[in-house]
Order: sequence, then structure tokens, then C-alpha cells
Amino acid sequence: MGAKRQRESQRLPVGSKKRQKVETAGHESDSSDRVFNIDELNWKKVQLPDRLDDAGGFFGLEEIEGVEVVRPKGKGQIKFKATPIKPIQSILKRIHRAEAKENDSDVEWSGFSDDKPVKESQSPIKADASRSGPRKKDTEMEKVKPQRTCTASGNQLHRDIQRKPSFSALQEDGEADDVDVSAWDPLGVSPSIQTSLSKLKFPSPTPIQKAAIPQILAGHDVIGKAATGSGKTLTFGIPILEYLLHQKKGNHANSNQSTASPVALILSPTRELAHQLLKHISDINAHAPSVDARVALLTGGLSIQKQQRLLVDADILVGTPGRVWEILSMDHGLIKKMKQIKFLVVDEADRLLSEGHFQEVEEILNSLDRTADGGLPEDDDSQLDDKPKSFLQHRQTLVFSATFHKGLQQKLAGKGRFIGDDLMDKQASMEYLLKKLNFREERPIFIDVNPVSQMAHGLREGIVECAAGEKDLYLYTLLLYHLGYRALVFANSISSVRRLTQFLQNLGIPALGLHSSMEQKARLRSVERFSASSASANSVLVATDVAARGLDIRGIDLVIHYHVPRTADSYVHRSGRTARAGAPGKSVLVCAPEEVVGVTRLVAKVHAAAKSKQNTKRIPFDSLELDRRIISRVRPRVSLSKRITESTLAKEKLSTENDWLRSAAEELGVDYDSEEFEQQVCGKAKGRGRGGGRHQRDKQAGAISKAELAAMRAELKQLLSRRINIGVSERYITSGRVDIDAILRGSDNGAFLGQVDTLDF
Ligand SMILES: Nc1ncnc2c1ncn2[C@@H]1O[C@H](COP(=O)(O)OP(=O)(O)OP(=O)(O)O)[C@@H](O)[C@H]1O
Repeated sequence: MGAKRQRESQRLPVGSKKRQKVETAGHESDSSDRVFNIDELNWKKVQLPDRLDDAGGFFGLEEIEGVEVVRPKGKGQIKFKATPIKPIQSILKRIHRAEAKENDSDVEWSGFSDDKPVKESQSPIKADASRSGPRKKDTEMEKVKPQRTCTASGNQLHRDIQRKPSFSALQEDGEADDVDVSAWDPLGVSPSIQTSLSKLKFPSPTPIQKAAIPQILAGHDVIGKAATGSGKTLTFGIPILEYLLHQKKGNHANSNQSTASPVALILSPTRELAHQLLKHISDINAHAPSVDARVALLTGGLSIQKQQRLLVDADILVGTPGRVWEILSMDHGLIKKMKQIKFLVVDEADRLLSEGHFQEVEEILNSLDRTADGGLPEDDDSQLDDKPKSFLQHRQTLVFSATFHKGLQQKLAGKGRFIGDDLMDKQASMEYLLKKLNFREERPIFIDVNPVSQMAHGLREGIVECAAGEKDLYLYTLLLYHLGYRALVFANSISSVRRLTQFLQNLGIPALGLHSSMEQKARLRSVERFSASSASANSVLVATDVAARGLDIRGIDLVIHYHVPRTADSYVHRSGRTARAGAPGKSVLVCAPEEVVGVTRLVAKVHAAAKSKQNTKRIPFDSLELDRRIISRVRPRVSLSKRITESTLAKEKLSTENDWLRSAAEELGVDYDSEEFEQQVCGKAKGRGRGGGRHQRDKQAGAISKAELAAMRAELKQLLSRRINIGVSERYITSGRVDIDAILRGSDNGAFLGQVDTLDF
């Protein structure tokens, strides 16, 4: 990103004759200043003290940072100069330039999209009581727009963002329990399920539900693509519950039939998502007693015996491929039952049918299609093409995601030709699995409700530029702007998640970590604590991409990409954790100079289809400039927190290493402290070979004494106890001559003292 623009505000007392210019690389600090007349400033009356020398400050006058006095050359009125902070367009120019060169990217990306972007000028829609009252048919998901007011006042940001998604706004106190759900009638949804939808306050189907549910109810295989947070879970969940309802009614009439076999298997790529799928389906089920579905969860990290017990009389199985296959492979009776399932759902299909899960998904599919009477041999794929379709007539296959790479999408739509069974590359292996899905129809119905833009309606996207070494500083500053709200921070590695979680906790931000090396119970606890409504609203979840797919946590206002995601798909899914179910949300990429090329390519890819469809060159991306005054004020606390974190983590690591070395020395029968042992075992780590430098750094950081660490913590605590003063003289405040309440009111979030501009999206 070239030279960094520095614009530190100046501390000049009113009345100073000296005017300064702060010059930094290629930029003069006052080039963008604005001159104000005396009457343009918001003067406040102050009560003068009885004795002038009690006044403090500059004879009772206010000192305001970042404001200079401009004296006229001759006679004339004094004016004042201040520095409004404006977004810098540089990166946008780069992005637009990059678009021209775009197309040769290796990121697999189909660039779908659909929806009209949310216009800045959309009139605010108030979530008033009448909106949720009975017989309001206009509450369709696509019509519920962000509750957004456009004012230029500082900290409006916080008022801009709804605390709850629009749908929650329908649940205000004092309103009737049920909502009119007649909009579901044309889809063929039964009264029992409609009662649930009414209780859950889902007055009308979302576009994907509207398009796909009738097709699924009619017995078709469906491949559904719709934006993140658009209600795909219920799109397949409702028809499964409908099937169970009818099955149970039938059984009631004919009590000889048994319902002991599961009717559906739903596969999910992550444990957290599996939990959530179960919850969403159970929510509908809970209000529909006549369905009374038993849903069992099969995910790793939890007791396998317990899951096996639950399986015995489960109607719906939701699980991750690894655990599902583990359980299936242990129980032939279960495999037999599973061959009778009526629905196979592959959620987040592009993820499930690729990397990591391939083996297990293949095993599961093989076992579902194997027959005891010599039907389809387990490992003879040559027969797949010839097998009679009636073989699998009983099973419907439903495949969903917000993203499908181009090749896969074409194949799914039946336009492409399957290439052989060569498992050499990713695409071929995915095609192989698709073939194994054994759709009951020649061509499954492909439903794409967002062919132009796969980003959610209410999402605003931005980029913050900073040096690689300053990402922590910018991350913390971004979070300060959003205190009082939920934020999700994505990093590309487990070690970064660990470090950032501690770093933020040291700074008093209630951060929780989530990554795949955590114990399952701790993972669930993190998600639960983060999403619990009683949790402090400004909680932050720092996660790897394990949280990128499917997680539906209400009230996430901000997604921060601390590291640029590795693929465009990943960017779409990560960003999709906010702006769900019609709510507004923001996604911000923290971008270092070395990441610019990747970012420009990624941004151009994600928005390519929307741009060409709308015939525009503009990408809906904003370059955001954080207030330099905040950056400079928080720098000391950030560097302290970094040092504390590094030292704490290094101590933990060294102590684990020491334990390991001690037991290695014991086993070898040598003295742990001997030089010979150190040279033999730790020689590599001591600077010879890879990782030596890191080891040295860890050693240094870990060598900080407990007393030093305690002193740093005390200093940090002291810094944190003060609010970040943006342009208000502490001396003046302590003199008691200012309306402190008014100043405090100027900042909603309690972090700043003084007026802070919003992030200009
Ligand atoms: N018809 C509806 N009306 C209002 N809210 C709905 C409706 N259907 C689903 N929702 C809510 O919308 C939210 C998002 O749904 P869901 O998690 O199924 O999205 P998704 O499309 O699967 O997203 P992702 O692609 O990120 O997995 C959920 O909180 C769900 O309860």
C-alpha cells in the first residue's frame, strides 16, 4: 500500500500564535483541513469561576485537539481550522484497475448474484408493532429492509445497526403470539407446520423456500443455491417434517407399520453447523406436536455410545461425515435401516463434496446404496451408469449451498458431461461423488435464487488498509468503533486465533476463541456463550474458517477478516455470518500491502457477475479510514497487550516443551540440564534449522519475569481505565467547566471521550 498516510491531530491551545504543519511521506497534514467561521462551531456556555485563577486551562478557555486558530492577515474575524477525516480512495482505484486485468485467476469462482444492492437512499423502515400484527402480508423476507437512518452525526454507526435481525423485531413485547402465515399455503405446507411457523414468527417463505419447497414436496431431487442466511435449512427441513407427519398419520390409520427407521440423513461439514441444523429443525418440530420428530445428532467430539443410543428410535439424523461413517461402519443393522431413508441432504455441498470429507462421504454413499441381494456392489462403479433408476426410487437427494464453483454448478444443472472416474484432481473427485449421489431423476432440479450476487442484501463491504505489523492495532480500533455489538473475527490459522483471543482479552474485550483443535465441549461453549442473548453484547468471537459456514448467530453486526480469506468462496461464507435473514451487517477486510493483489482479485471475482449484469464498473466496496487520532492514542495499550500476550503464550509453550524434554531425558537416562542433551535434542530448536528463530523469539518473550509481566499488566490496566480522549482537554474537564454529560453523550459506546466520526461505508 505504499507510503502510509499519517495525520496525527495537533495539540494547539486556542490562541496559540504558532501554526504547525505535520508533514509525512507525501502528505501534508493540513491539505484536507476545512476552515470554519466562528459561528459554525458549536460553542457552549461555561460558568466562570468566582476567582479566575481557579479556572485552570488557558484562562478558562477550552483546549480542543485538532483545531487550529487561523488569524487574518489584516483586520477580520478569527477562523478555525479542523481536519475532517475522509475515506481514501486509493484501494478502490487499484481494484478498478485490477478488474480490467481480471479473469485469469485461479480461484474457482462462478460469480453468481441476484439481488439489487441496498441503496443508500432507501427510506428507513421502522419495525413498528403493526408490522408484525396479524394479516400483514407484506412482511416477506426480501421486503424487510435494514433499519437504517442516514445522519452525519458521530457514532451514528451504532444506531445504524440493528441489535437484532429484522425478524426479531417482529417479536416485540405485547404483540400477539402468532402471525399470519397464509403466505405458506400455496407451497403445500400443512396446517401443523404452519402453526410452528406462526409461533416462530416466520410469516412468509424466503425466495429459496418459495421456489424449492413445492418441488421437494412433489418428490423431486433438488439442488438449491441461495445467499447466506436466506433460510436454506428450513427449505429442506420443512419437507422432511411434512413427510414424517404424513407417515405418522398413515401409521395411525394402519398401526401395523413401523416408523423405527430414520427417514432422513442430513450431512454437514462442521460440528457446529450440525448442532445448528438440529436446532432449527427441532424449533419447528417443538411447535408441531403431531409431527413429533426425533432428531439425533452424530458429530465427533461427543460420546459415541450416547449417540448410538439416540439412534435407536431417531427419525432424522444430522451429522458430520466422519462420525456418521464411524457409527454406520460399526453397525450393519443400522446400515440396513439407513438404506431405507427417504431423504439424503448434503448441506454446504461444495465444501462437503471436496477437501477433507471425500473419503467418508464416499463410504457413506456406498453403504446407503449397497444391497444385501447383490444389488449394487460396494466398489464396482462401472455399474452406476447402467443400474435401473427404480433401484433408488425411494430416496430423494437434496443438495444445498450458497456457492458452487462454476464447473460443479454446470454439472449439477445437468449441462455438463461427467468425466471418468479419475480421482487425480479435485474437480474430478467431486464429479465422482456427485455421480455417487445417485439422484433419483436424470436431471435434478437446479434452483438458483441469486444468479447475480451471492452476497446478502443488507451487507456492506469495506477494506481497511494498514501495514502488516499494525493489523492488531487496526483490529482493536475497529472493534472499539463497534463496542456494544457482536463481532466475528476470522483468522487463517489456529495459532493466530489463540493469540488474538488473548490479545483482545488483555484489552478488556470479551473475546472467545473457536478453532478445530479445541475440545468439542469448549467449541460448543464458545458458540453458546457468544450467541447467548444474556452475554455482554460486545462479545467477539475469534475463529478460523470452522465458523465460516452455516453458523446462524443472531445480532452479529460485523465480520472482520483479519487475514484475507484464501478463496473467494471463503470470503462469501465468512461475510455471510452477518446480514442474515434480512438484517444489515458489515464485512471488513484488514488488508496489508502484500495482500493487495489477492484482495483485488478476490473482490473483482466476488462481484464480477453483478457488475457485468448491471453494466457497471463500480464494485460495492468502500475503503475505510480509521480516525488517526484513535490509532495514535491506542497504540501504547495495543503494544503492551501484544507484549503481554506474546510473553504469556511463549511461557506456556516453553513449559510444555520443557515437560516434553524432561520426560525425553528421563527415558534416555541423561541429565535434563546437560549440555550434551541440549545439543542433541534441542540443537535444531536453538537456531540451527527451521523454527530456530521463532524459538529464540519465544525464549526471549518467555524470559520476561513474573514481576515485569505484572508491571506491564498494571500499566495496561491503568491505560484501559481511561477513555480514549478525542479532542477534549482533560485539564479542562477536571476544571469542572464543561458539560461532561454532554461530552459523554457524544459517544455511545463508552470508549471515547469526544466526538468520533462513523466509519464511512
Ligand atoms: N421464512 C423465514 N422467515 C424469517 N426468518 C427465517 C425464515 N426462514 C428461515 N429464517 C431464519 O433465517 C435465518 C437464516 O437461516 P439459515 O441458517 O437456514 O440460512 P442459510 O441460507 O442456511 O445460511 P448459510 O448459507 O449461511 O448456511 C435463521 O435464523 C432462520 O431461523
